[in-house]
Amino acid sequence: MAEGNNKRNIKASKELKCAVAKKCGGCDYINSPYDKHVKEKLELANKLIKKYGKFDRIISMSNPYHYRNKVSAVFGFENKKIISGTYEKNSHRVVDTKNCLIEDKKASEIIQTIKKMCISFKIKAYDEDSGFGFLRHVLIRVGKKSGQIMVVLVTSNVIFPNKNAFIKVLRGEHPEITTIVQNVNNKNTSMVLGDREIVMYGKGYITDELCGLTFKISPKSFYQVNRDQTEKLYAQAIEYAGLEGDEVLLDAYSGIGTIGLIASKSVKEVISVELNKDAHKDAITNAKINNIKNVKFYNADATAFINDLAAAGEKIDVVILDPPRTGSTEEFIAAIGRLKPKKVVYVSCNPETLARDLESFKRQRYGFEKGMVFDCFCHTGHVEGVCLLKRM
Ligand SMILES: C[S@@+](CC[C@H](N)C(=O)[O-])C[C@H]1O[C@@H](n2cnc3c(N)ncnc32)[C@H](O)[C@@H]1O
Repeated sequence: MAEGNNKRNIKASKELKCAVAKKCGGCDYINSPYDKHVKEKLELANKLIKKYGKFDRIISMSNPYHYRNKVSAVFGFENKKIISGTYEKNSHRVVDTKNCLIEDKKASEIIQTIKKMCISFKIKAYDEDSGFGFLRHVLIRVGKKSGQIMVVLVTSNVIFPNKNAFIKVLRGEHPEITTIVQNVNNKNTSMVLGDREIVMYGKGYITDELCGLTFKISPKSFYQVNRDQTEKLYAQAIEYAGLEGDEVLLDAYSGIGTIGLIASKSVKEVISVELNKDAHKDAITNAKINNIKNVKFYNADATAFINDLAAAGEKIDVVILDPPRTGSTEEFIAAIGRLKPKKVVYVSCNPETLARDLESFKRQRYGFEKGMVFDCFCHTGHVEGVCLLKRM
């Protein structure tokens, strides 16, 4: 049975319906009862890993709407009118979305304001086919606890016409915005963000609070999109690690340092490895902000790094890995086999790659002990899973 399901709360929000769900394709489940599809998501995840173990349960949300703290809107045209929203399923046609049910409400309002401002400021939406136009995407990140809001305007060109007036009007409409960044993406690519960033207003990043710590989040750094569910997910991951105070913990695919920093008070030392430069820099700052001194950060590919650790004969007691949707690598897992940590906690946002990696772990004599699923992406087909693996 799904836990955390406050029926009264869901009834209060009336199991909201989305008119563009079919076109948009983001929320496969939005028009079916929440309690029912949450159970289905658990069943599906269990089906995928059934050769190796079983997730005990799924932790759902009492109010599964407007949880997304990161909202990315693509800008385009429809009948010569500027529109913003998401790409239609399996295409690059833009679906005009105004009141998305999973996005942060304030973020949606800001995007609508920017759309109107494009008309008054004569800003053209970028056209992928011709390469003409200026505004490609608007990315908004909201610190759900801190209340800070970052607006990233992704443009095809570095020259922002009437820049100061644009900032003034946007801030006038939304004084809650704490920083505005221009990101220049002049490449013919499906990647949202380009390399160059220009801070137009404020600090160029936001901070948010998670599990009692403060985290700096830059435009390109990974941060879980559902803050409230993430607190439960990370608490469970750390509980599975069963830390006693004298361990060396490897936090692999560590992003802005969240899991390692949260676990640092329960271990002797944390070694964190992350590939993204901006996230790595944020992680170092995050240790300073929280006055944490027993975490070492490395900016490297996790597989190359763990191979070096194994070759150097380092002693690692526990590994927590939280790889991207593509999962980890056979080589990473083989190095775990050589390092022989007592426990491995795997945080996964994709049960398919988790199942593949569980097979590699089995080859290294690590078996599935227990696991749980968290509905961090309510109404979509995605989930986060966490499981404890032990040496057999
Ligand atoms: C799912 S996120 C988890 C981040 C962090 N643990 C958290 O919860 O915020 C995966 C992270 O892995 C990083 N990453 C992707 N490929 C990597 C690699 N080959 N080596 C190290 N880190 C990688 C990404 O930049 C991202 O920060």
